[in-house]
Amino acid sequence: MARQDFSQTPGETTGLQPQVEPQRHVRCVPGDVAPHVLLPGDPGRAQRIAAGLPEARLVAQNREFVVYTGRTRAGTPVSVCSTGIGGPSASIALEELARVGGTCFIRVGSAGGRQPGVALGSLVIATAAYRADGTSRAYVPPEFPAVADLGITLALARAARRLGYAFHHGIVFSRDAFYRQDPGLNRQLTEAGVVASEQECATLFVVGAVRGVRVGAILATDSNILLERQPPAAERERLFRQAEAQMIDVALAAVDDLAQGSEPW
Ligand SMILES: O=P(O)(O)O[C@H]1O[C@H](CO)[C@@H](O)[C@H]1O
Ligand SMILES: O=c1cc[nH]c(=O)[nH]1
Repeated sequence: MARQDFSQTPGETTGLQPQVEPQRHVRCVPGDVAPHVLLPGDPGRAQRIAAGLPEARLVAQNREFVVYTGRTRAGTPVSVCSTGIGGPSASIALEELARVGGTCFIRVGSAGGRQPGVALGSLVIATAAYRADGTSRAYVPPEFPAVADLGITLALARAARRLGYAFHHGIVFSRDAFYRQDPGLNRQLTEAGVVASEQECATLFVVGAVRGVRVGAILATDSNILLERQPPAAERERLFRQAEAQMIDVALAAVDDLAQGSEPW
């Protein structure tokens, strides 16, 4: 983008102080981003979300980071930024968006069900994450819990209920290596009640805690390794797209509630 000037763009920094230069990766400046931000991993999902937002404009696009800002149908300013796959890029997005004004973040991701009762196309509200990511360990020791913001989690649950969408809730398994399965760990986590598996919640929850911004998450399932009958690809896609649309509805309704100060405290 024309605004980018690498000679002025800082490299690694540790503070949260506002900067006039565009952020190195998301390429946003203060004013580009609303306080409430949806965080899909997939840039295509960012585009699909923006397509449903009145007055949405493409703010920046660089690498996996595609940023839109618009309003919900109820008029709440909201931004959307894709984080790419995995903790490293998710941490970069969260760090840089927080520096330019994001304060309340909702991951809207895809996931695989990890309980037999989590059908394809289910909604899962993540209350916490098992930290099998590498990035969060760069921030705090592994004993530190990766926990979703309580107010965001309650707002997501209330919004899903109000919209009439069933949902699961619980701990999710955030892991780095998509194609590497550990059957022993999988069994242990399923027995411990882990609901779904994905790749960014642990990083986002921990970085949110360290940087003092709020992070919650809602996921739509596109698979479940525990199902005896795996539906054909077209059916999986249909079920996921339906759940994805519901997930976006829920997240935007939660943004409206949060912006109106819906918390009981
Ligand atoms: O659909 P998104 O939000 O990218 O989330 C999931 O999909 C990707 C893997 O296919 C990982 O990023 C995982 O967390
Ligand atoms: O990590 C992921 C994301 C989506 N679906 C999965 O099965 N796993």
